[in-house]
Amino acid sequence: MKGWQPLKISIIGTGYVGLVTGACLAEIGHHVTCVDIDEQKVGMMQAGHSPIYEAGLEALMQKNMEAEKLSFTTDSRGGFQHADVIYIAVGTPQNPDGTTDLTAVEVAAELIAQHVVKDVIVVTKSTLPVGTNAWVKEQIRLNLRRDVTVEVVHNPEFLREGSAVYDTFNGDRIVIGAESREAALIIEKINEPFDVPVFMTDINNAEMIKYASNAFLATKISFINEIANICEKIGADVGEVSYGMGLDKRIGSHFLQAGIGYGGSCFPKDTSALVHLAGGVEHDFELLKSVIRVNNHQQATLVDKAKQRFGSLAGKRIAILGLAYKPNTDDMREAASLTVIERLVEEKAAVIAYDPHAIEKAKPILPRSIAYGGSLQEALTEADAAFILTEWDEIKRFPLSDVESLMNSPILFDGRNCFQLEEIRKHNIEYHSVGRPSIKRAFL
Ligand SMILES: NC(=O)c1ccc[n+]([C@@H]2O[C@H](COP(=O)([O-])OP(=O)(O)OC[C@H]3O[C@@H](n4cnc5c(N)ncnc54)[C@H](O)[C@@H]3O)[C@@H](O)[C@H]2O)c1
Ligand SMILES: O=c1ccn([C@@H]2O[C@H](COP(=O)(O)OP(=O)(O)O[C@H]3O[C@H](CO)[C@@H](O)[C@H](O)[C@H]3O)[C@@H](O)[C@H]2O)c(=O)[nH]1
Repeated sequence: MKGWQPLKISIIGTGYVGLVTGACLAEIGHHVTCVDIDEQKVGMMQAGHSPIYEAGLEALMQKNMEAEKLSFTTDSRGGFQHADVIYIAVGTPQNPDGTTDLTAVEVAAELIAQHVVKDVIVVTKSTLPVGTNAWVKEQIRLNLRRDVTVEVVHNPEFLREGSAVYDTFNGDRIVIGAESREAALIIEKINEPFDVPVFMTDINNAEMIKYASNAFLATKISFINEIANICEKIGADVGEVSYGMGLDKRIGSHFLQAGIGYGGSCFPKDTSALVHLAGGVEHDFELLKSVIRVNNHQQATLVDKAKQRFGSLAGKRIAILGLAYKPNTDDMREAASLTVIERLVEEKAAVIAYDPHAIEKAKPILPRSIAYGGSLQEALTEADAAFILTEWDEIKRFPLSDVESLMNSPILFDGRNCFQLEEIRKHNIEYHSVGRPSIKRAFL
């Protein structure tokens, strides 16, 4: 790493992306100040605790805080004063009409303009619709208080929740979109110790790469879910089908796991934003609209199966196993469990939910009428049926003999295909999964 130097970096927005980026940039040697408006969150981080459940993150924070390379503040003035580079990692959620809410980005741009005292590069990590970076640059320019130069570079983030720290050190690529080659080279240099391949391009392309990547991954998932729905009707097994497909390197085995559809803070909002972006230039993105429709339908299939099985779900005690939108995170944004539980409550089922890490984040957004189990055992005890919604290891490893003995009637609706059919057949368990033949028993 000839000529490599640590820089003073500030990050505005310390959520999943900002905090992980901050901790990882500190780990490779930079001096990082994280700025967030959420006082409670900042207080927690100052005490060395991560506000999110993310493997390895808290240890990385503590190590770099002790080495005085990582700090947290709510004070943007002090936070930006010495920065060579400022990363914007605030949220860009979905507006009710499906477009992107850029309020937090606008505020971040204004704060930067107010407080910078020297030339600085602003790196946008937030996912931003095409054209937004030019607008960010203009917002900063219009509000600048001092005679300084601000370059804007787009560096979209590709980490996955649950493996965010690992992904930062082992990413497939770092995309750098910039007008200024000099600024792009500085951002490349910052990231050099990660030893991840860098692709440099212009800002529009970088913005589009992020949306196109998420849309493509979402398309793979909806595609395999449609194949799964057909498999169910013809008696085929989607697990075998996707494995056989994935052996073809042109197809690849990733993102071919059938289930109850994709959730999370990115795929739903980013697919919707891309449909709107296309609409804005009079392109009807029919394929992506179908991907979204298929996904919405997929989240409902498990409840439909249960209704078919029981006739009525009223008064049935139903255990929900897994609430987070995917394992190894406590993130509940757009989790399939929200849709499934809402339907079950409408059907007047008595719901008892368990998740190893997401219960605290789930409670404020789930219906008040549902109960929570302190363990898998507690949730399963006396249940008439159980829905598996997140493939946590704890759930996959739970002994099926205990499922059999704890439940009132051991009927599983597995939205994540956690078990091999042969394993289930060794037990007196009725099993309905996605895209695979059901295993029926006679309990009722
Ligand atoms: N979560 C992911 O896995 C992921 C991955 C890739 C890209 N992204 C993108 O990265 C961006 C951030 O996503 P996230 O999931 O980390 O969001 P998040 O909601 O977890 O965090 C955003 C943070 O920004 C803070 N914030 C908002 N306004 C602020 C302001 N004016 N000043 C300081 N702090 C402010 C909030 O308090 C919050 O802590 C989004 O654009 C998202 O699409 C997310
Ligand atoms: O074969 C699969 C793979 C995933 N999923 C579901 O898809 C969703 C998203 O999963 P994943 O992509 O692993 O998690 P995210 O953390 O949402 O990461 C995605 O969204 C991020 C935010 O933009 C990007 O940075 C990542 O590259 C992109 O993978 C989850 O509900 C999964 O259960 C499936 O149903 N089948």
